[in-house]
Parts: sequence; structure tokens; C-alpha cells
Amino acid sequence: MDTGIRARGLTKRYGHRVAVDDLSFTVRPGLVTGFLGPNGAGKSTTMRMLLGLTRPTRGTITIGGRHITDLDDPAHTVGALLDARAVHPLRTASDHLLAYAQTAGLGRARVAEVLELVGLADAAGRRADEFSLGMHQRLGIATALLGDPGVLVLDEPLNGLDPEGIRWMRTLMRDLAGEGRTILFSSHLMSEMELTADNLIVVGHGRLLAESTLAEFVRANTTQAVTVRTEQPDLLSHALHRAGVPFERAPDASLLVTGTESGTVGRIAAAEGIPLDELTRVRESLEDVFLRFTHDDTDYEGRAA
Ligand SMILES: Nc1ncnc2c1ncn2[C@@H]1O[C@H](COP(=O)(O)OP(=O)(O)OP(=O)(O)O)[C@@H](O)[C@H]1O
Repeated sequence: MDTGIRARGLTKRYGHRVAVDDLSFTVRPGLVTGFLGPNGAGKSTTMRMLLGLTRPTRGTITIGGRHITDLDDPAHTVGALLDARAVHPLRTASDHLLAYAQTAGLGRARVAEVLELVGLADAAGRRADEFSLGMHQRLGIATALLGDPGVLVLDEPLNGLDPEGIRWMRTLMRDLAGEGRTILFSSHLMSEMELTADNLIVVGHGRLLAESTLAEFVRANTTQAVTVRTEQPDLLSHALHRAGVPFERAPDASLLVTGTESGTVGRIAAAEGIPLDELTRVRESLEDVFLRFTHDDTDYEGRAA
């Protein structure tokens, strides 16, 4: 079946507060899609509406064109990680999974498989109250994978994982997408999102701010900047000034040129016979771009609070 996710006009109000505001986006199968937004932007509420745990005020969010409650076999279609801590503290990892497996018509063999898959085989008999946050996350992922679903919805799956765990999770998400599954995950770890996501859905105040490939989001929102170093910064400053190219002098005597490509800066220097020691295009991280991109949005929240 088609495992694409589509939100159309999705809206959720809590009293006067609009948590999700006329949101429309598409999440495609075979790719990892990152769900990005400042705290309170409406990511969890959107995921909960997708999973049928919260009812939209207006609009729809569907899988393969169908609402989750209309799916023939939801347990084998969608797997979710929402709150990894939501495990009975006295239950063992194995018992926790078995309870879910039984409701989905699955047996012990599948429980053993997913425990192995998430690296918890040795902890199968341990109680949840002995688990670290990272182990809770792994158990949550195991629960999500039980039904071998085509769609995975993961809210902050990297929380509490150590660097090895984060790398494991990244590889797992990429592999699952490589098998043709639809992966939607949220994370505030921007560097990780940059390494993991193919596509991005960016929200702020419940509204869609951007929907594109990660590369395109960074490219479209990056201010072009070039660092230039020369032993003749004054001469270069004058040359840039004459050429109408905006720049700033850095404390280390290098120049930061904005809005112009490195080739142009190089040609201006060459025309004046100014030797350059360095000419580097400044590469912005997703975090740089995201923080600038959502700055106004966050500001507004600060003022409104
Ligand atoms: N059950 C609820 N009752 C009232 N308001 C709610 C409820 N659930 C969420 N909200 C509000 O809706 C808005 C969106 O919250 P949501 O948890 O979806 O954001 P988020 O993007 O997932 O944020 P975070 O990254 O902090 O989890 C917030 O202002 C939140 O306070």
C-alpha cells in the first residue's frame, strides 16, 4: 500500500490556543523526513493526530490517503515512539513488548527479534525501572518496530542516547527508509538531523515554515559568505568598498564578505594585485540556518508570552 503521509489543512485548537494551524505537507516513502520546529511549535500534536490519539479541530492527516482509524491493519502499518518513558516500571522489556505483540497478533519470536534488533537482547529480563533513558529509547523503538510497519513516527528518538546509540539510530532510520519505509522523526539535535534527514518539514507556531529537501533548505536560507585573509587588508577593504561589495573586518584582520561568491572576491583582489592567503566559502550548519530562520518566530513567542 501507499505509505505516504499527507496533512491537509490540519488544525488543532486547545481553547483559544492554536497548537497546529492549517498545516499541509507530504511525507514521502523511502526517505527520512525530519520534523523541525522550536519548542511548542506543534510537532507532537501533529504526530498525535496522525496516530489518532488527538482529534483534529479541522483538516486531515492520512496514511496512503486513509485516516489511521480506517486502516485495515494499523499495527502493521504504523509504528510510533512518542514518550519512551511510558512503560510500566515493574515490567521487563520482554513483557512490555509481549503485551504489545499480543494485541497485534504477534508472538514471542517477533519480540526476541526486535530486542535483538535494538541491542536489548541481554536486557530482555530486566525491569523498566532499571533502564537508563537510552535503554528506554531502544525499547520504544523496539515497540515501534514490532509490527514491521511501513511507516515510522518517532518523536525525539535520539533523546538520551549516547554517541554510539545516536549513530546506531541514525543508521537504523536510514536503513529503514532504504527499505522503502516512510520515516518521520523530530529532533532538536540539529547536527544529527543534518546527518540523517533527506527532507525537512519546518514548523513554527503550528504553521508550516518550510517543506523541502534538507540541502535546498540550507541553500535557500544561507547567506552567502566568504572569509578572505591577506597581508594587505586595508588595500582589499578599499577595493571591495569601490566594488560595492559588503564586508566586515574580523578581529584577526581577516575580512568576512557577505552576499558575494568567492570567485568575485578573488577577481577583485587579483585586479588590484593583492595576494590572498586564504579565500574560503563559509559553510553554515543546519543549526545556524534554522536559528536564523525561526528567529522572528521565537521572538514573537517571547513577546506574546
Ligand atoms: N493537551 C493539551 N492541552 C492544551 N494545550 C496543549 C496540549 N497539548 C499541546 N498543547 C499546546 O500546543 C502547543 C504545541 O505543543 P506541542 O507539544 O505539539 O509542540 P512541540 O512542537 O511538540 O514542542 P516540544 O518540542 O516542546 O515537544 C503548545 O503551545 C502546547 O502548550
